[in-house]
Amino acid sequence: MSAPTQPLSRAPSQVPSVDSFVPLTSKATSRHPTARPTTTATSVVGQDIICAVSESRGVSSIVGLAFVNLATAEVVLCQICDSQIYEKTVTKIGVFEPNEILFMNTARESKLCYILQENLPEPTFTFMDRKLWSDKTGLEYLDRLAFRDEVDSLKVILISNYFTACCFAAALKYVEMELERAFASHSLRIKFEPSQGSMTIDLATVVSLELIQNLHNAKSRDSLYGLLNETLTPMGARLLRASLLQPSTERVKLTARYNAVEELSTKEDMFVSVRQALRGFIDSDRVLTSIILVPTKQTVQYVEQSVNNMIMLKTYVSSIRNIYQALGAAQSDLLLSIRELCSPAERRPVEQLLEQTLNENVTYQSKPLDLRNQRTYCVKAGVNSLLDVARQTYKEANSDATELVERLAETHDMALDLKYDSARQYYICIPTSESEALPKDFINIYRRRNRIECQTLDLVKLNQRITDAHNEVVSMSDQTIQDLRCDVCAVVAGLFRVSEAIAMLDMLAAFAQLATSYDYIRPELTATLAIKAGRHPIREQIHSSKFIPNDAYATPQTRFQIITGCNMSGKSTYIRSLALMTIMAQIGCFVPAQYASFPIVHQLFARVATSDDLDANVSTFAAEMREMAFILRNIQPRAMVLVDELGRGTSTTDGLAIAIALAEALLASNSLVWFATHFHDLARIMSDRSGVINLHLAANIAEDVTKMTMLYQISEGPVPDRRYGLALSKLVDLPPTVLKVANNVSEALECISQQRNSDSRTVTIAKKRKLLLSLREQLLIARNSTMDDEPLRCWLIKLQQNFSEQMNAFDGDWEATDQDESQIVSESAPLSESSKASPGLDQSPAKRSSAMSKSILIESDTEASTTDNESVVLV
Ligand SMILES: Nc1ncnc2c1ncn2[C@@H]1O[C@H](COP(=O)(O)OP(=O)(O)OP(=O)(O)O)[C@@H](O)[C@H]1O
Repeated sequence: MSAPTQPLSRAPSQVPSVDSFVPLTSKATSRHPTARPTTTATSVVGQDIICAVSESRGVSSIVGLAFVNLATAEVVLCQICDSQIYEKTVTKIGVFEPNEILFMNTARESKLCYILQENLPEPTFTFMDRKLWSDKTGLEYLDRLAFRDEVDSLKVILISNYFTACCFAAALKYVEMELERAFASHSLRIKFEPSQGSMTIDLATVVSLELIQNLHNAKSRDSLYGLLNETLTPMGARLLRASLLQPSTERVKLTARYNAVEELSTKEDMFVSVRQALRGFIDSDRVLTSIILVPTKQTVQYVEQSVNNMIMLKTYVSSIRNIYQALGAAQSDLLLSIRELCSPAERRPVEQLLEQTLNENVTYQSKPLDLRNQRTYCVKAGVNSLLDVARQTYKEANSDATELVERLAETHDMALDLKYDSARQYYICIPTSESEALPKDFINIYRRRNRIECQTLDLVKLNQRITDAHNEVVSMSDQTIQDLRCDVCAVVAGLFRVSEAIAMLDMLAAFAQLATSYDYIRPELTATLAIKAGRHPIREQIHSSKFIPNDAYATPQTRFQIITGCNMSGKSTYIRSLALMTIMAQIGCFVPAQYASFPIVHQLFARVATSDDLDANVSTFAAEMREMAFILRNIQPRAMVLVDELGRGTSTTDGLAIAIALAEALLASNSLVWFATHFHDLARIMSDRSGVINLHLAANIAEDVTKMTMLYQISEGPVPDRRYGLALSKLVDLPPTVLKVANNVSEALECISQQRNSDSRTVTIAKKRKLLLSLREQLLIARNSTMDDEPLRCWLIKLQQNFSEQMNAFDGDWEATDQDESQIVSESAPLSESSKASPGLDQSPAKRSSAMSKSILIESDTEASTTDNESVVLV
């Protein structure tokens, strides 16, 4: 292995250069022994644990973590969307108690590194070359080290959690190069642990449900974020985005948000003044971050920026006052606590610091000349006598520029205007009507459509004088500003908290705005999902009054809902609306319905067909299976799963078989599942399982199948008319002969199907099913029994014989019906030889069930395999 380009450097756990900066998270909360996970080997105290940390650039903080336990060969990965004070990250690392924390060397001075050093003094902090944090290397390690059967599903996770992948690479590189140890191939236990207190939504679900962006048009507002983003501040918008990606699972938090939204949407005066106070709020997170992050090399630009930062800070602090006043009538706990954070007592320390140093009238300005003036007069008069002299020079040079242009206008008898931009500084602007004979002393001439811009040599010289004077003022202000910056750092934790409170208020006010504009209602949090007249929040905007609301009801007894219906009948819209409403409820927003109650969902998975499934190298089927494998591997209790059109990428028989097997596995997970499908046999077969119900989206199909009307109404039972495909194809231009053959085949198959359901065969199927279920139960008992080997073997053989005999007896009259079926189909339309010879269909049902019963005995190790076989027999 090649050596790193730069040596690894180890730093003592010392406070970095941001002096007098207080820890933002109290040690008491960050170290919480009771929060220690008991499920992973890393929870054992005194282990050799390495933790790699990396975070996204910019203001919103996504933190990747990788914990490598060298004693148990276990890796725990996670990615956290955290606040500006990194509470979740500190807690998470504190829970694992690593001996060593790895950081990129470029992040040595970052706020995150500083906070971790302050809050976690024990571990050694080691800084590694940026190049060692490569997501590609992370994936290579995964390929090489993860258990073979876990590689694919973990890959899906790592691809959608970039920062975690980088950390994983860095931690393992460190183990290899510094500790000179290597794991054997496919030996590493790797777990992905979602952050606590929030619903886990994987990236594929975020994309397919269009939570943040529309699938077809990235600029469109037709996404959940686009719809809900009525925020007025950058902090509020960021909080909304982060909340949508990690909705809360904490009931108390959500109830507090509902109370606040309710209050804001009913007290109109307060709502109006809150929105007024939020308008024009500057990006406080950005300002505070640039105050506490100091570059190692100080340039003139940095000095200038420091002054700007202080002006922005002053503007931010004075805006907080308006929020406090606007919330004067607040009564709900959350609004009261936001008001409390904005109270004069909380603001006073920072206000005092700013008052002592800055001019009273100084405020942030967006126009470059105004901002330069504010910068020049930022520090109070009398703080430094030389500063006052430099300011006088600045003032005089500015007056000289104005006088110069007035003189020029008089001399040349022209209308001249003095303008300013940051590149040229002062320049002269002349209307085109006056431009016929430009005086010779005008230089740097630019012709625009309706004006001419130029300068004179004297003006250029004056610009230089003004710049020199301004730079002098700024550099003389610098020491005062840096002293102030250090003092502000000491109280910055409070300011970050206020910033977060304002972001929350902004998001809540946006929810209140939505509740009033679109008639949303306050949801309840119970154990049951019950929705009356629910709407798809985005679709209802597009269809306006034509959107048909629908009800939903799901309890553990009706947890697996199979939705059938014609093409375009609204199946996808229905199941997606349930997921979107659940997310809305779990971010504290009201929902589009007449009544809604939700159980708190901890994981949301959507396997929804999109046109993008066919990407470069992955077939639709492979993509479907990969996504389903991911869901099944990660699903835990209290999950919500949406599956739409599974199994469409392969043959009908295989698709149905796989759909049934996956449906069984999902049913066994005890999660809430909505399974939209065109496989009617799936609905039939699954219908007698406990916890399953059949629903369909109603449509009116004319008697002669020439007209279809979608009702978009959810109704009980599987879809009654199976020939909607034919009805739809009549509406397009298919040749009449093709339609005729299709019609004949359809009628014949329908006839068989009806016979099947009404004749004794249905009864036989029910009996076989019962037999299988009892076999399964007996096998499970056998597996857990303490019987000796020999008696167990005898007992199993007897069980097998009994089962095969009974199965064969049931299968006696199947063959005749099968022959009838194939005869009718071949009479209606010629079938190809290949389709007759499809695998698995060449055996008689008796042989098939007998073989299957044997495989049940062989594969009865796991409950899932038994369940799958059971389904296949029933097919
Ligand atoms: N409740 C509703 N009210 C009004 N229009 C609706 C409703 N539900 C769906 N639609 C409209 O019907 C069309 C089809 O909806 P959707 O894609 O959900 O149907 P589908 O049954 O999933 O179709 P397919 O089976 O072909 O995938 C969409 O344009 C959608 O906007």
